[in-house]
Amino acid sequence: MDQHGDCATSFTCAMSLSDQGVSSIPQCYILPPSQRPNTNHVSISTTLPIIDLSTLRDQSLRSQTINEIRIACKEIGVINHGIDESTMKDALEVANEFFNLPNNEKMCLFSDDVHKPVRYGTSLNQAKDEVFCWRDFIKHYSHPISDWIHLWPSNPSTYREKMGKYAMAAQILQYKVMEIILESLGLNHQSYLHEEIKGGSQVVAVNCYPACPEPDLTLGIHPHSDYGSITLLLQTRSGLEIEDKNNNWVPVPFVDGALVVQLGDQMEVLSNGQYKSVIHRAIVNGNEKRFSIMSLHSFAMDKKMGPAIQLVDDQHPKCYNEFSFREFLEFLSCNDVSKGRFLDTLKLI
Ligand SMILES: O=C(O)CCC(=O)C(=O)O
Ligand SMILES: [Fe+2]
Repeated sequence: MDQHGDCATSFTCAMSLSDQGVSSIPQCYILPPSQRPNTNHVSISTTLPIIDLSTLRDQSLRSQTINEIRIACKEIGVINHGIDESTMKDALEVANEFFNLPNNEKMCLFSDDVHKPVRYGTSLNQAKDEVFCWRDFIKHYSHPISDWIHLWPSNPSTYREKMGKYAMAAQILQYKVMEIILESLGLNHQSYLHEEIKGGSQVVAVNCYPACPEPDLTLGIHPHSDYGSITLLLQTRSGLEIEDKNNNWVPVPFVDGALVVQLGDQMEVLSNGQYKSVIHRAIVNGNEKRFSIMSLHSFAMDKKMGPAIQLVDDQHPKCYNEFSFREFLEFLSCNDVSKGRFLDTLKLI
């Protein structure tokens, strides 16, 4: 028997536990009381900004919208936006079909090597964490799509087409969103956009959180921030929570047809701390399964990103060291995300 009791040996994924209809969750999923959902909910006054990016097309509204985005990024960093509805629906449908495949089929893609360009993960691959998450996922490198799509799941047969269409739409949208965020920081986005962003990395993480018999004792994903510049999130229902300035967990409302934009560590570093990456977690539901598709965007794999020189001066000394996506992966391969943030290793002040 290993340190996780019978968990790692008897069960392979949260989906199978849920499908077996277990009435209680194994010990290895149970969080200490202070880390459980709802325990630190107080009455929360934070409201999340919802910004309609279509107003950017109207010159008279543009600067007002950029200003709203600046405030949103400083406050909490969530913006809503829509991609074509059928593209989103198809991607979520094929995600559902993928997770409904028999376990042994999904396990062919299983890996706990974070450097793998395509990998299926279950609770098992969180063996570094002391407590498992109630989540199964598949992650794949997605940009440029022609380099990677042949490695993506071939079953369901429409997976590559439907998820690929969504990944490409998300890549185009992130370019637009980055343009506005850089503008809101007063940066010359042309120079950043061309090389760093167009040639950057995209990882699509498709998460499945099965219904959980004891949702108050566990989490779907432990608190963390994403390493990249921005993350676009598509979801089937609510479950995402973000930590506000007062360390309260704020549920992100589900808005049908909307996407959530979260700032990642690279944005905090690039902005020299003017914008903060969002600490978030996912809770699970007692009756309903939830899917989320995260499109994680970052600068190119080996590109070292530091604070923009325009944002560093005597009043605003450089707050962070440079880092690359590859360095983050090295960190992830030997650290437990729930124990410390990668960003903390970069702080100079
Ligand atoms: O499913 C969610 O809402 C959050 C997932 C997440 O944070 C991630 O995959 O990095
Ligand atoms: Fe995340």
